[in-house]
Amino acid sequence: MNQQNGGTAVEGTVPAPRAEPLPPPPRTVHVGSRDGDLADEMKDTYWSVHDEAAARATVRQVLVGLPRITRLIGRLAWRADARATATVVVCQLVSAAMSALGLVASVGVLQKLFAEGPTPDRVYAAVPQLLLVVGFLAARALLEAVVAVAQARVTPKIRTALEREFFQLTANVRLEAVEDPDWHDEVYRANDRGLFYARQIVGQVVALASALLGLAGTAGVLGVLHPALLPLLLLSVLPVGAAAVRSARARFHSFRRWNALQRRVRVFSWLLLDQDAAAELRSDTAQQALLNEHGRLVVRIAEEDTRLGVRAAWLNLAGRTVGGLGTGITYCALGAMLIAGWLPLAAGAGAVLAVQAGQSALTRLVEVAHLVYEHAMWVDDLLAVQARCRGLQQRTAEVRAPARLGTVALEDARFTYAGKDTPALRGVSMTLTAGERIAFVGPNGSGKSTCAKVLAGLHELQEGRMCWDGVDVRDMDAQSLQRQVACVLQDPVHYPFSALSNITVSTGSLTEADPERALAAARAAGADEVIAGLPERWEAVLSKRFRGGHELSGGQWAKIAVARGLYKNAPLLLLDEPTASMDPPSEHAVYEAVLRGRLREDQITVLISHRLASVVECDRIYVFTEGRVIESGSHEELMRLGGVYARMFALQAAGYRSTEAPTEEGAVP
Ligand SMILES: Nc1ncnc2c1ncn2[C@@H]1O[C@H](COP(=O)(O)OP(=O)(O)OP(=O)(O)O)[C@@H](O)[C@H]1O
Repeated sequence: MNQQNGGTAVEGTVPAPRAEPLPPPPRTVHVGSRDGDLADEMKDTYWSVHDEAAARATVRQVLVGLPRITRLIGRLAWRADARATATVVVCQLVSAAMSALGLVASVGVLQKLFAEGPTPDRVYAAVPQLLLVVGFLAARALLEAVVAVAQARVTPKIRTALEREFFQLTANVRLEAVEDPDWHDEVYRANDRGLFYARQIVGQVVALASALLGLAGTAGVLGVLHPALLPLLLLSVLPVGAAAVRSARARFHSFRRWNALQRRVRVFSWLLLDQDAAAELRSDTAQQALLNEHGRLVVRIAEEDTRLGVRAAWLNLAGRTVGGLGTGITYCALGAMLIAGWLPLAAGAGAVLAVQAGQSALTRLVEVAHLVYEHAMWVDDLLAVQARCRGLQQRTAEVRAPARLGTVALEDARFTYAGKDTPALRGVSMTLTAGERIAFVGPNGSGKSTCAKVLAGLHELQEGRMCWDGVDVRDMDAQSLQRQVACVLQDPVHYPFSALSNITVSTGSLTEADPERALAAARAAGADEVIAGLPERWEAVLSKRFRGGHELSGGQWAKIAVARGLYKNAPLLLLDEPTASMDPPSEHAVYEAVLRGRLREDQITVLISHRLASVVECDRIYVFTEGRVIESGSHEELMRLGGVYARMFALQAAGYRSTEAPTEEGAVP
């Protein structure tokens, strides 16, 4: 196909829409919950994917999972701060030993108090043991404080390390991964939940270890007092443990329902408070509808709160009853041992203390174990997402893209978006040369933007190839390629930064600027007038979300985006309908700037536009239809060809002519 000289055409017509006709909608729709359980309704959403597994986990599953989780968190903690982690482990072990020794010393106190002789003598005799008890307790308190300090050091570091790694990885995955809704869901979930629980789980694992060590210490003391007391401890703690498991599980279920309601209510609260939604909410007079739904939900939450409170009270009572029963049985057995003379009275009293300590350690253990088990799923999730992102990173290579570009060539380029059956590009070939001004035109969905994204190195071709100065870009470092392309898209990002940072961000900096280039780019794009109108000029923050910030109109943002693209000063400039929201004089000025008054003469400029009047001056125009280039050439050549372009141009021109006001002489000027 001759692309450089005469206009060329490929058979093809503008495609008709192929989708099945849409049936009419139902008369009523559900805004929020249906009549069923809200938690059921929301269980497939990202934040609740692990709820079901956590709620169903058996005690055995939880117990079996704990060592792995502890190792995992231990590894993360060690990587984040080895010294603080070692301090936590050592101090916890010593603190547990202090607890056990304190218990032994308490038994010693009791032995002295229960010995023969006058009471004052017995009390005096107990003083050294009492001092020991106080010493052990003080040491334990000190060690616990050291654990808390070390924990406070290591926890934020884990979170920081995980968070930095997470964003480093996600920000550099290939574009097709970002467009995959599954990937997006996973990443969102990992960001929202995984990072949050990663911070919490450290404290929970520490609490779990402390409860476990406390239980072990108690068992040790009882074993020393009399081996027969060990099964007695089991007898007393098992019912308590079972009650704690039940109550933890029930609370978990109840909390799940409550949480589902809270999340839905938050959706409505955000909408009611959101600045961006405020105008539309009022013009749609939708406030009352939203308030009704919000009100209905807060009433449901209040009911759920009451239900949760009442249920917690009953469960507490049931737990205490079962626990009390276990304690009663234990004390009866203890009494029998005392009567049988197996145990001195003081040891019996010490055993009571130890059993009580053991019960409370076990209750804590059960409660924390369930939380650790659930939260570990989110941390696992986060780590799995990170591992997945590692496999989706953009290509890195030794070969860098050239800063001065001679030609960009597409050869039989074919590209299909993931999950789509129809290709977006079906064999596009073109060669763009330094200094050329190129236009892509064609109907919606014909592949213009996709082709531009391929040229920008954002999508990798599945078939065919793209060469920069004869080098296949698949051998080039992806980021180095993107550094040599400036893209201005139709809906540019509204960076909530200063006006200057909004322009310099295209060179990868928010803080460093080339003042002359920034001014030239702003002038060329017409953004200079926008910035001059802001009280703080270049330093004005472009977001109402910040105090003193400013909001711009769509057209003003478009000018800033064009300035951003020009400031990058890249050898390839891609403009995808950059002026769609600009007023006619601004649009004209931008086209003048990018097509005539260029900041860089060797720049290849690719312009995508539906307004054909704006592409007339381009050196070459490519007409896209259904992922193919069906015509190419200059405006004159394509008009002479009398194909799709000529028909589209005539159609637009006729639209303008029919609405033109006649001059005084009655002629169209
Ligand atoms: N991110 C995407 N994921 C999946 N399909 C996409 C994506 N972007 C575009 N498509 C599809 O690819 C085809 C080409 O779209 P493209 O955006 O390149 O067309 P276009 O010519 O730029 O359209 P428009 O003039 O409306 O901007 C269309 O069928 C579109 O639905």
